Amino acid sequence: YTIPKTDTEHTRSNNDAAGTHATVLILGGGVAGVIAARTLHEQGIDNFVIVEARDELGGRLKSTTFARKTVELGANWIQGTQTGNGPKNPILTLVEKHKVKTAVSHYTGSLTTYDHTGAVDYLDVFDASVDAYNDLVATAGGRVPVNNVDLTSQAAYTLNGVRPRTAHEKAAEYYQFDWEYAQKPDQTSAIASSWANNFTYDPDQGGFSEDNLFDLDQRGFKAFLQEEAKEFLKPSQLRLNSIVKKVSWSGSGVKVLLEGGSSLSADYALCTFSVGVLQADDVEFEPRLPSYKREAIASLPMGTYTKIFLQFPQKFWFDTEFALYADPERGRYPVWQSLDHKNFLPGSGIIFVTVTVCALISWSVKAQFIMSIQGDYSERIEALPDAQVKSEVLSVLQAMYPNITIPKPLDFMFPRWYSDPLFRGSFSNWPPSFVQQHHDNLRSNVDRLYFAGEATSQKYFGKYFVHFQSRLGWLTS
Ligand SMILES: Cc1cc2nc3c(=O)[nH]c(=O)nc-3n(C[C@H](O)[C@H](O)[C@H](O)COP(=O)(O)OP(=O)(O)OC[C@H]3O[C@@H](n4cnc5c(N)ncnc54)[C@H](O)[C@@H]3O)c2cc1C
Repeated sequence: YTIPKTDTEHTRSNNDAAGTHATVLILGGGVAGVIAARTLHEQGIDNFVIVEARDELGGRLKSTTFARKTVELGANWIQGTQTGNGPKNPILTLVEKHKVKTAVSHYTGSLTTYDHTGAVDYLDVFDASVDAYNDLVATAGGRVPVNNVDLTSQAAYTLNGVRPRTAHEKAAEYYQFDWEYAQKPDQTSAIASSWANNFTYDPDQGGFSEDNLFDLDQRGFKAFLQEEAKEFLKPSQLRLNSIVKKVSWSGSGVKVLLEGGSSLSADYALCTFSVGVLQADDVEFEPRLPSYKREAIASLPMGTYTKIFLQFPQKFWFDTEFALYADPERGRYPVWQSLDHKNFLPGSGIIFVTVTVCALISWSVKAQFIMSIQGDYSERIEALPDAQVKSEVLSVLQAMYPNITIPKPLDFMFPRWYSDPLFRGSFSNWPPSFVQQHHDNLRSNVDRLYFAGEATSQKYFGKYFVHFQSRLGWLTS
């Protein structure tokens, strides 16, 4: 389709109480939505409206104030920067342009290791897990040119002779894998994991660089997006606090019904909601999306990646950037990160631990939590009261430091991404059963309704949708 550059005969004022008509409605004001709007603007199409449920732009770039500091509940890292004159991560371009404060983050080079007996040095096991993941990428990547079918990442590990058995080996594997993909190796495509790694980190394969930058900006990481939006977005092109309930689509246009009863219409719409939102049927489509589209949506799961923040009166923990805790139960409060570190927020007293998935929850506190017997640690803790999660987290810290009495935290907090109807998880993760045709169908438009967002990127799924511009080029061409 060619989008007309001038308003159509349907155009009404944006203040029309009965509803508004735009050339394009952009559903969702996260990275994909804002960069879509910028791209339309650059193409000379300004009769668009971003429709966003929250009270600000940013989506999963979501920050909050904790212990008088701004911390990120969602995205925190620029993964891959630039090597020489090679491709530059477009997020980095925006971060530099808007002077967003970051610090280099050493994923593998600044780590202290623990288990349930306290500090134990198993960095050799950790280093072996780094090599094992690199081997997995090579094994999976080698299958593509010879047209071999996809495998689970678990199968690729096994074929390479990697079979973590001890708690240390399992924790080290978790750090390499689950902490990145928010799901386990047996839930994740080996080939897609290899793409994601290469297009991000390997300059020889079209990626940016091996470096990671951690956002420290007290405006919040979202500042790069909000500042960018200020350069081109007019107030009439943005509807915040507007929850989309229903999208009616056809070959002649799209109509959107908002919570509260008002409606908007457009010649085209671009839906950037997370695949978790689409799966949850939080938004009704009329007519129902075609079965091939529903199958594609249903086939790409969202992982959940939960950061649990604690503030203590003073720092008593490791001086490295990260710590890895190996519990007998894989995935139980494993990756710790110190913000009270000379390179980050010194003196803040803040530490956080991240959970994603676990193999098996071997206990249940009360009958209502038995639902969590198998599966995702993040989803499990979302169903628990804060006080219980806090007590579990403190018991892990006590195991890591058996010779001191862990002080009472001054503050404690974690977000519930999985339960949030605007996200339903943190980011998509590609299973081996998600074949290329599913991906094409997930990206494809139905009549005048188009789709974008991190899940629709083959190269960067689960990360910022930096690939968006070329997709929109296709839409506008
Ligand atoms: C905990 C966490 C950690 C992450 N860490 C990183 C990281 O370090 N590095 C990295 O590259 N990526 C990271 N990501 C992923 C990255 O944040 C996302 O891939 C990216 O922000 C997604 O942008 P998007 O525009 O596709 O979707 P979103 O940001 O989800 O935008 C969609 C928008 O639609 C809105 N919306 C949803 N439903 C409705 C409705 N019914 N009506 C109106 N509006 C609606 C939402 O409010 C949202 O603003 C992380 C994500 C999370 C959650």
